[in-house]
Amino acid sequence: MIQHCPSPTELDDLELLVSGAYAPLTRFNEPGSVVTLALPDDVVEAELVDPEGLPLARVSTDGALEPLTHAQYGPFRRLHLTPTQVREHHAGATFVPVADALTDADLADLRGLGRVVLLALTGTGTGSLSPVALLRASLAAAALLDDAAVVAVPLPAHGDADADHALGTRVVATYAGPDPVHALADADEPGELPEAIAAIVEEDRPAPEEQGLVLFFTGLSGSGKSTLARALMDLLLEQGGRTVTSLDGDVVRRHLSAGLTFSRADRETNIRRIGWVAAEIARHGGVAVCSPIAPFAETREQVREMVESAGGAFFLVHVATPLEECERRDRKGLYAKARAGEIPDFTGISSPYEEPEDPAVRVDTTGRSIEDALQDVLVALDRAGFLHLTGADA
Ligand SMILES: Nc1ncnc2c1ncn2[C@@H]1O[C@H](COP(=O)(O)OS(=O)(=O)O)[C@@H](OP(=O)(O)O)[C@H]1O
Ligand SMILES: Nc1ncnc2c1ncn2[C@@H]1O[C@H](COP(=O)(O)OP(=O)(O)O)[C@@H](O)[C@H]1O
Repeated sequence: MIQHCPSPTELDDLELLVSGAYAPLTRFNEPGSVVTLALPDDVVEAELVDPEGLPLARVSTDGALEPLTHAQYGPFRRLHLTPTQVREHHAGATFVPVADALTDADLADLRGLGRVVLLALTGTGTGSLSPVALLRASLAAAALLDDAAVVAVPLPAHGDADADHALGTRVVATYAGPDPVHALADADEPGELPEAIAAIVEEDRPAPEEQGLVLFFTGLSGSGKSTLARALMDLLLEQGGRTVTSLDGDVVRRHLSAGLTFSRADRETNIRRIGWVAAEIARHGGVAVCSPIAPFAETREQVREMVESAGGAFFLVHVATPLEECERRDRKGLYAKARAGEIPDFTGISSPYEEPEDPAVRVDTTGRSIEDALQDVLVALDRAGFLHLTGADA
């Protein structure tokens, strides 16, 4: 039986299916259900493992799940209770679904309800706070109430608002059993937060100037990616205040991706490796400047997702210098070799380049100085609020 690591949303769904929180639903891929699992082609049975390889459950041909092990690690794992455990510990309380940090007004609303259980909806894509910050904020809120407990419910979003609302309502009702559910009022304006909660939110949502940032230059060989990336890094280092890491295409291929070819599969692997490292840099608030060709839109999107789920911002720069100009420059003599058939799968000649449809900025360097072309990038970064750099000729 093959091992398969589900996506973060599928892992959340798996936990809720196995815990009984999705009852009466007990398996993936029931007709009409948004709780789905995509297995690799032709696979109908698999052992589902977490990202570290711990076997969580077996899924059989008919879609039935056989639980194997419960996840034991991860921050606040102790707050992940099944509905049965919640009934044992918290019967008689009022149940309150919580998707965001509680405001002063929310807390005032909850006082007087007696014992409350805050069901923190920590699933992938559900709230704007990270799961750990939502739990920290909910625990801080509980400490400000007379008698409150927090339970983590990893209810993910499935991209269908109506279905997700219906599913969420059912899950909350399953946890509450016969006890009352209290919905917090939808505020039009963001409300005032108690000091302890505001500090948690601030730490989780840094200002754009402090947020981890991945500057991703994509374009044909010879378009000017490395040149612009290097010039930008120099300005950043001159200004100081941020840690900066370069992930240049050629350099990565000499180290992290040594041995990979230019086949589609190897290029995707190369870009995902760059994305993985860049996301870790962003997670710690650093700036990663990447400059690979990255010819495939789907792989670039995967990098964006990796970076954003690590709390970073992804800023895509399309260095849109046309093929004719790149070939005219032919700084490394590679285009001549590719035309002569000496280099197979050469981007722009015998291998595709998918132009980004929605880059943060597009720069054609033809007939322009490096400083001038860089200025377009600096202006876009400034407008987005991520970096405020002044070019050498500004
Ligand atoms: N077949 C083929 N196609 C494209 N490029 C080739 C090829 N063979 C070698 N080179 C050299 O490798 C550099 C591109 O590597 P990347 O890692 O950026 O490419 S990719 O993102 O994995 O597609 C690229 O560097 P840059 O010129 O800096 O883009 C080339 O120097
Ligand atoms: N406005 C410009 N911006 C960037 N590079 C330019 C510009 N004008 C000319 N060039 C030249 O184009 C070449 C681009 O090479 P490089 O930066 O290595 O591209 P890539 O990393 O995309 O392969 C360099 O020789 C650079 O000096």
